[in-house]
Amino acid sequence: MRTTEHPRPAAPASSDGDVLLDVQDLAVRIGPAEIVNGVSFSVPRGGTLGIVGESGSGKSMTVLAATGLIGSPPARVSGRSLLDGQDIVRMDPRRLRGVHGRRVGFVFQDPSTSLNPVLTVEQQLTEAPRFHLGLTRRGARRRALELLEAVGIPDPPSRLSAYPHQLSGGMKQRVMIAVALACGPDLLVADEPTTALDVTTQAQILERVKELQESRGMSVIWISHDLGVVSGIADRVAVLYGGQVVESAPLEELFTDPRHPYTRGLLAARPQTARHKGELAVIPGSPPDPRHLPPGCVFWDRCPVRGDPRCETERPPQTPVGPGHVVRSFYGDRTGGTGPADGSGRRGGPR
Ligand SMILES: Nc1ncnc2c1ncn2[C@@H]1O[C@H](COP(=O)(O)OP(=O)(O)OP(=O)(O)O)[C@@H](O)[C@H]1O
Repeated sequence: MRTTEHPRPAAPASSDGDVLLDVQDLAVRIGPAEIVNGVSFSVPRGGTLGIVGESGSGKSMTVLAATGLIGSPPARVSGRSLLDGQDIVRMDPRRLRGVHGRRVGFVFQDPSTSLNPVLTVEQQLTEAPRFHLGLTRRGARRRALELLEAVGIPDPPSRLSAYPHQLSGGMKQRVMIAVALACGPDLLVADEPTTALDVTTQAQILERVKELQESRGMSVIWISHDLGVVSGIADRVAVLYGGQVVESAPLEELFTDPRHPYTRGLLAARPQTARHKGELAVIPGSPPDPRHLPPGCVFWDRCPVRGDPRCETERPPQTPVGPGHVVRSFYGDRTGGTGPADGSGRRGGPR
C-alpha cells in the first residue's frame, strides 16, 4: 500500500518470539451467562488468526473482550489480553481510546456499526488521522485518496464526497476497511465483514486485505462461521465452541489432521466436501446456551463419538497434540475417536 505517512516495513510472519497480541484465559460473564470461558490464543506480528465457529459460539464476544470493547460492568471480563505486553483488559479508558483509534482497526459485518450515514467518505476517512496522527486537512485528504485506491475503489476522488447510502455493499465494506486502516493499525480485526457479499466481491476483498497485510506487516484477526473463507486468509485457526477454543492449529494442519469432533463436523459440513461426497453433512443440534453450560465437555450433547464417562462430567483440558496444535476433547487423538487425547488409555465406544 502506498501511503505518505508512517510507512511500515514488512514484518516477518509468525514466530514464537514475535507475538503482537497474547490472550490468556479470557472470560466474559454477563449475569448468569458464561459467554467466553478461558480462551487463550496469540496473534503473531504480521500473521493472521482465523476464528471460526457457528453462530452463538462466542466469536464476537471473545474478540470484543480481547480488544477492550466490552464494558465491564455490565459484563465481567477477566484474564489478560496483552498487546505488545500491555494488558488491554485492565487499561484505563483514556489509553484504550488511543489503542482503538490508532493501533487496532475494526471492520464489522454491518456497515451501519462502522460508517456514519450523515458523514461523507472523506470526513470518515480523515477524522482519525487528523486526531491521532496530527495530519493537516490536505495531508489527511491525500492519505484518504491513497487508502481508497489501496482497498480497490475505482476513481477515488469522485468517491470522497459520497455518503454511505450512495455506495454498493461491496464498496461500503471497502470503505470500512479503508477507515480501519486509516491510522496504520498494527492489528486489523475483521468480524465477518464479507458474509453479506457475493462470492466474487468476497474473494476480491480477501485478496486485497492479504496484499495490504503483506505490504504493511499488519496482523489480522479474521472471524467467520465459514472455514472456507478463513482458509483463504489465515495462517492459523482457532475453532470456538461454547465460548471455548476447542481446537487451534496451523491452517494446513487443521484441514489435514483435525482432532476435535466439532472441527471434523465443520469440515464435513463445508459445501465443497458435501459436493464431493454428494450429500451435505450437518452437525445435528445447536450450540449450548451460555446460561446453562454442561458441566463436562461443551460439545457433549452433539458429539458423535462421546462415550468416555468424563465427557459428561469433566471439562476436557487443553491438550497439545502437535507443534502449535491444541485440542479440548477426550477424543482428540489421531485416530478419530477411538481413545482419549490425554493418553490415559481410557476409552469409550463411538456412538
Ligand atoms: N449482551 C448480552 N447478554 C447476554 N448474552 C449475550 C449478550 N451478547 C451476546 N450474548 C450471547 O453470547 C453468546 C455468544 O455471542 P457472540 O455474538 O459472541 O457469538 P458469535 O459466535 O459471534 O455469533 P454470530 O456469528 O452470530 O455473531 C450467544 O449465545 C449470545 O446469545
